[in-house]
Amino acid sequence: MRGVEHPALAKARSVVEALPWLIRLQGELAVIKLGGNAMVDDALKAAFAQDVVFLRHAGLKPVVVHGGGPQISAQLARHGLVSEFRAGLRVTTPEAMDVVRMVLAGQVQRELVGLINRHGPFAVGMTGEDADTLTAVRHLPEVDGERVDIGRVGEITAVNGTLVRALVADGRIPVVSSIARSAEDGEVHNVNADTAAAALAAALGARSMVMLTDVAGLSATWPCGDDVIGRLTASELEKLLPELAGGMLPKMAGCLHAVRHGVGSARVIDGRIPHSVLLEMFGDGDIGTLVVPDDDVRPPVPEPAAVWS
Ligand SMILES: Nc1ncnc2c1ncn2[C@@H]1O[C@H](COP(=O)(O)OP(=O)(O)O)[C@@H](O)[C@H]1O
Ligand SMILES: CC(=O)N[C@@H](CCC(=O)OP(=O)(O)O)C(=O)O
Repeated sequence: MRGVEHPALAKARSVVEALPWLIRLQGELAVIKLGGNAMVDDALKAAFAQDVVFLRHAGLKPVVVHGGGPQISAQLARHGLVSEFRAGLRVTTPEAMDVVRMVLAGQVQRELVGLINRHGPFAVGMTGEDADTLTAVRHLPEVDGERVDIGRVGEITAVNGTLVRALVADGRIPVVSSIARSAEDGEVHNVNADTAAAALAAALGARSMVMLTDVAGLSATWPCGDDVIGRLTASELEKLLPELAGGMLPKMAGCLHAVRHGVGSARVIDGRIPHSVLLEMFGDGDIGTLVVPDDDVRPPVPEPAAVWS
């Protein structure tokens, strides 16, 4: 291009390079799940909040769902309660549920709301209990071929997106804690945050779902290697799912649920990278593990060079 070089031109160039993505993503709803393991560093959390507010100003509609597994475990330990997991889910006694609710809704969610609202009055904290957003029944996972009772752990049976949609329509950023009210006994239940994010993304008809965690993505050779699978179709993931374990199981099951229920794409990314959300949204697609529907036919984003001319 002809013209006079200016010292700040590089800045303008990087903004303009985002233009094709901004056009494509305009007005689209994105569910962003922040895992408790990616929330251990204050600077990373602050960068996450900036990213979410940036997306909101750029015309996207971000909805945040957060986890807090390590934070819950730490608080339970302070109460002298041990953390036990079965089938990747926390065994949740009524006593533990009080702690889960206090940590998720009273601590982790409040902190995220505060960080986002440093940049404007956007974030509104809520839990799945509010306006019956998430309804569940008691989840009885199968362990060694038998159904086991792990207490107040919910399996989502219904999602009412009315409140989240109203907040988004008002320009707000909902920050949702993964707690559901039980359809059986009216008590609150603990829901895995990946599962909650996926159910919400599907019910809201989100364009995309992004999950931030503490690894680079899904590894095919875990725990021996950390080679990341870049892209999977829903069918490919379905075949792989029985081999997965630990925290990656609800994450990938959530991705599969989302893309099988209308979400355009789901991606697990490394939340330890500062501004990983912006890298995911405006990058060249080589971050983390992307899950797409079997019939993914999205047009490629135009080359940035084609715009900068
Ligand atoms: N195949 C796999 N690839 C990558 N990570 C895996 C895999 N299987 C299990 N994991 C574990 O899953 C963890 C992420 O899940 P989790 O601890 O629940 O995080 P979060 O708090 O972000 O939800 C990783 O830290 C890793 O230890
Ligand atoms: C039932 C169940 O296991 N619930 C989770 C909820 C928090 C969560 O999922 O947090 P992460 O996203 O950080 O893992 C728990 O109690 O740890």
